Parts: sequence; structure tokens; C-alpha cells
Amino acid sequence: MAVVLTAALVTGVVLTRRRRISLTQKEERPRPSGYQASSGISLAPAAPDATAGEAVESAEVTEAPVEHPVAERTEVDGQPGVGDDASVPRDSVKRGFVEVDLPERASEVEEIEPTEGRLERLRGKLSKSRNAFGTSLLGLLGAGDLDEDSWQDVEDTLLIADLGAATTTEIVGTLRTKIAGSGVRTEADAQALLRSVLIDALHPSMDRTLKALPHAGKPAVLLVVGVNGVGKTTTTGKLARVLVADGRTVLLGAADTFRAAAADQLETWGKRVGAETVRGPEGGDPASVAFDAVKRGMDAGVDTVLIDTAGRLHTKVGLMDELGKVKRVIEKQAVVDEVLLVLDATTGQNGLTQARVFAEQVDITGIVLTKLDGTAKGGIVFQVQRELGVPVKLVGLGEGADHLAPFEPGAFVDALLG
Ligand SMILES: Nc1nc2c(ncn2[C@@H]2O[C@H](COP(=O)(O)OP(=O)(O)OP(=O)(O)O)[C@@H](O)[C@H]2O)c(=O)[nH]1
Repeated sequence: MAVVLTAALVTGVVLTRRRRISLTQKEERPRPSGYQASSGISLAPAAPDATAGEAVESAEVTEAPVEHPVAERTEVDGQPGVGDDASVPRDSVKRGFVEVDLPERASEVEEIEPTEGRLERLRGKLSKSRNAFGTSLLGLLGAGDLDEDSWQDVEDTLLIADLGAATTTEIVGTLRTKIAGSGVRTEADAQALLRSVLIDALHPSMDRTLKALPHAGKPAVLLVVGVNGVGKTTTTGKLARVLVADGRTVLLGAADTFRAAAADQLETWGKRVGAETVRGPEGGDPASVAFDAVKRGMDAGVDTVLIDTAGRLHTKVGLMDELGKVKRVIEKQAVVDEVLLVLDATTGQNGLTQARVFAEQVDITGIVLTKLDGTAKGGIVFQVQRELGVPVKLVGLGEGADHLAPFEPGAFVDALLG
């Protein structure tokens, strides 16, 4: 009796539990409305209005029956089958080689952003300089009558933004004279005045064209120099892209023989735009690599040879002499059209010291100011041109492959003033 009762009790408990379990509602997962990649990236169709027509066309293409070379098909119903279940008998004619059109060879060369209007497009990258510079200056000048303290603030703002003492004194002097003469009543007046004074201080008449086109049947040769880590290799690579985008053929010379990684880095940039890179053995003579690169460039008939040199501390006399040698050796067979000095805008005054020493060693024809995106001291542009009498030709505004812009005083000042 006890056994029967126990058995009935156990069966009852189990049935109750089962019922309870079966009563628990299965959690319904929301059904994805479209295709969901397993990595969690949600894929969405393109914006409807812009590509509506295309979307319809492609849908039609997808639904159209796929054409098979019917004559050569052996299966008839398209269903898989094995052994005796196969829809195609074993002894039927075997499927032969079917010619399939291969897709056109994918180009390894990347799309390059047009160079025109880059400074305008990248103006947001100058936001640090704009905040430290334009915003406060406009606030001060637009406030109406300026007392001595306000003028002191204007001066301080320019100095903090790295315009240097001489440029600052000049700009403040001009502003004072012009404001005394015409008066500034609104912020718009202040903006217009400041704009014209700053543009003038950037010497807009300086020749900023990059001498990078072939002449007398020989390629243009550009030498890229500067201290370590300023962005020489990156700039050389970005410059190659600018030229290729313009339809030019380019050859790169890796005259940085100190670091194999530097030559690898340059070669990678070259591959991305389909440009050949000439490099030498690690620790080899950079002048000889530069010579070989120019020779190869002439033989191959390219438009431009870009030579990236090793970063050298301007305080090391031997290395600076070596730079002079690189240039002289190239000149045995071709003219060096540009010597571009790359300066890191974030280093401020130190950049100027470097510039002076490099200028003593080789004739600098243009300055590339890199990393302007990472500093509030965009004013260095004013100073470096004044000190060297050499135009800033290009500015680096980021690590992106196309973050190199031609320097245009008007667009630059507009970006600073917001
Ligand atoms: N934010 C920013 N970074 C830059 C810019 N230009 C270069 N860089 C970065 O600066 C670093 C150094 O650049 P490199 O091109 O290797 O410098 P380098 O002068 O060739 O260096 P060495 O060969 O060691 O002398 C890299 O991380 C670049 O991505 C720029 O305009 N903006």
C-alpha cells in the first residue's frame, strides 16, 4: 500500500512539473527585417531617393533567369542526386569544360580624392586652431572700441597661436591703423578686416606651384627632407597620390637606408597607386639610391621622381652634409626641381630652428607643414614663411591617405575664422 502511494505521489509531482515546464513560454526572438550579418553589422539598402532608379534596375537583373550554356548541360532538373537517384544517368555524356567569362582584372590602384578644394573639405581638421585663434580674435575685435587691455589680449592670442613676435607686431599694427581709419561696428566688419589682414600676412603672391612636371625630356625630381618623425614618408606617399590622381606617372626613391621599415612603408604607398619604388640595401649609401631612382625614372620615362630621405637631426653635422651630397649626386644627371622641407606644426619654435639649419644645407624651395590637424598653433604657417622666405606649399591635415592639401592663404584664413 505504502509503495503504491509513494509511486502515485512521485508520478503526480513529475506530471505537475512537466506541465509547468511546458507552460513556460518560449522566448520569441524578433525576426530580422532584412539580412543580418553574423558579425553584428547591420546592412541597409542605399538611401532610396538617390539610387531609387538603380535599385529597381538591379532587382530586375537579379530576377532575370541565369543563362547557362544549355547544350553542355548534363543535368536536367537542376536537383542534386546520388547514385541511382541521380536525375542524370551515369552513362550520360559527361559535362565538358564550360567557358566562363572572367571578371575584368580588379585594379589594385585605389580611388584618390580629387585634390581641388581639399583645404575647404578638410577645414574641420583645423578646428583646434580655429577655436584658439579665430573665435577669440573675432570676439575681441567685434566688441567695439578696443582699449589697451583688449589690444594686449589680441596680441597674446596671436602669440599663443604661434605667429611669432614679428608677425604679431605687424598684424596688430595694421589692425590698429585700419580700425582707427574705418571703424569696426559689427562682428562682420571685424571678420572682413581680420580676414584681409591675415591673408596679406601670408603673402598670397608667393609662388606655391609644385614643380613636379617633366621638362626637357626628363622627369621632375623632388627631394623630401626633414627631421625624424615629421611625416616625410607619409607626405611622399600622399604626394604620389596627388600626382597619380592628376594623371602623372611617378617613381619613388627610398633614400632612407637607415630603416628598412621606412623603405617598406614607402613601397606600400607606391603599390597603392601603382608606382614603382627603388630602394637600396639597408645601411647603404642614400646618395646612390637617389641616383639609381632618378636613373630608373629617366629610363622608364616617368613624369616625376619623389625621393624620400632619412630623418636627420639638424644638430648632426655629418647627416646634414650627407643631405647636400644626395642632392649633388642627383644633379649629375637631372635637375632637382623641389626640395620640400617637412615640418611638424606641433613642434612650434623647434620647427623654425630645424628649418634654418636645413636651409643652410640645401636650398629649400617649399615647406610642407604636417599635423596641422593636431595643434591649436596654426599660426606657425605665418612664422615659418616669414623666417625662411619660402612658401608653405602643402599642409598635412591628418593621417588619412588623402589628407594632404595645397596651401591656399584665403581658404586657410577662412578655416581659421570659422
Ligand atoms: N595627424 C597627422 N599625422 C601625420 C600627418 N603626417 C604624418 N603623420 C603621422 O606622423 C607619423 C610619422 O610619419 P612618417 O611619415 O613615418 O615620418 P617620417 O618623417 O618619414 O619619419 P622617419 O622616417 O622616422 O624620419 C605617422 O604616424 C604618420 O601617420 C598629418 O598631417 N597629421
